[in-house]
Amino acid sequence: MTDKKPGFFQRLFGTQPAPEPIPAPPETRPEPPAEPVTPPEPVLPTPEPDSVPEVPITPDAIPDVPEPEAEPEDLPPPGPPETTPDYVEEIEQRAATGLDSTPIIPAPETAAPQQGWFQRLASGLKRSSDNLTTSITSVFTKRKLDAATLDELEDVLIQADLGVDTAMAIAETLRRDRFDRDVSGEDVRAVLSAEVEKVLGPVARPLAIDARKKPFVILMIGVNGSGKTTTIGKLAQKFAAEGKSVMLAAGDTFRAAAIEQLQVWGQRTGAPVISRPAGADASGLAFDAVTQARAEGRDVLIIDTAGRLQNRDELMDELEKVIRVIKKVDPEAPHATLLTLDATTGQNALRQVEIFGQRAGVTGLVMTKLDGTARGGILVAIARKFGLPVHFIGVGEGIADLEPFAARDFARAIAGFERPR
Ligand SMILES: Nc1nc2c(ncn2[C@@H]2O[C@H](COP(=O)(O)OP(=O)(O)OP(=O)(O)O)[C@@H](O)[C@H]2O)c(=O)[nH]1
Repeated sequence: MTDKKPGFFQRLFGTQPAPEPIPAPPETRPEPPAEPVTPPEPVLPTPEPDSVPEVPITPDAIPDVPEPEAEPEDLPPPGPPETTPDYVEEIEQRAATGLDSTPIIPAPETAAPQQGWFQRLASGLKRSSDNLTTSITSVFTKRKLDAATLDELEDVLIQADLGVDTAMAIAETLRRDRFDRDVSGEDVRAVLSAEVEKVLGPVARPLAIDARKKPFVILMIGVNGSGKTTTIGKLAQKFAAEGKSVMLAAGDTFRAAAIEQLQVWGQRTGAPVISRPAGADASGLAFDAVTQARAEGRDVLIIDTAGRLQNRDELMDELEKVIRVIKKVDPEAPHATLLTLDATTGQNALRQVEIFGQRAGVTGLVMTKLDGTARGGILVAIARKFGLPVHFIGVGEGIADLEPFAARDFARAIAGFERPR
């Protein structure tokens, strides 16, 4: 370590100067943050409980906040929390502790980084496409297409999780165009691919980061182990590569391991991570993170949350509270609420979309682990039923194994074609 360490933002962004903090009256502008004397810890210091009254939020939003009437003389000046000078000073000092000074940890290599995306997608979807093509081939043993074959095909497609409507639509197209005529497995796969593309086309929408929102707040939600934290790491990498300044918030305060996992992704991608010790209040952490990201002028803040089953009411209540508290800092946030869906869960994913959608206002989907299942067809059933945007799909654990969702590529790959069209 050198005698004179570069400042926090220099270390974070190279020579890029720090964005202006949110404006505050000159007399209330906080002092610039001091350089840390001791080597910084990767975990942000947790505010002592008695520092919480400096945060002007309503007592029902964060349980740690005492009743306002208990110490009226200590109340912060009126105004939105993010403009409270003490609070801004506190979060800037936290930023100055230099979370990013730990060495960058290389991300796990993707299985075959030299492959193009379609090849990775096709090999990721191989189990699903093998399942479909084998079943289709076994159905089309006769030369002429007849009613019994079409019924069998419908069953096969439903068993592959594509959904009843899509299965019927594919069978109907074949009935209309090819009934009593010769038809091969290849012909059927072409119809399957076209029909899947028709369903997925309208939902394949990129995640647009509105540069006017600083930060653009992304809340990542989903059931346990669905791939939230991994997806956050992959997204942080993508945004950083686009030149965006990213901050991460370790909102899965239930598990120390989840906090550490996000910190590792933060170190890999150069994004500072806001965290509190395990067991801390998740909504309080979210409040701090949005406030700090705003004060630092960050482009993107991605907030992790604890995994929760959609049928655990009290955990869904907690998620609603996290969202309410985020809105106290920015009423428009979260600007994107992304539900991660583990493709291996099959039909249960439909229920997850429904309940998380009702409780948390899901704005888009990320389907992970398409490489680990023969049930990738579930994405088609979800798209047809809910019409929610699908922003990304994951086909592996590597940092490059997350890609914007492209309907045609997905349709071709799941139908077993080896090349994009
Ligand atoms: N094969 C494969 N594994 C993935 C993918 N995405 C995530 N994983 C793995 O799935 C496991 C769980 O991922 P996490 O990111 O920890 O999931 P989480 O939703 O944050 O988990 P909780 O914090 O327990 O709710 C990890 O081992 C990841 O490496 C993917 O697209 N493909």
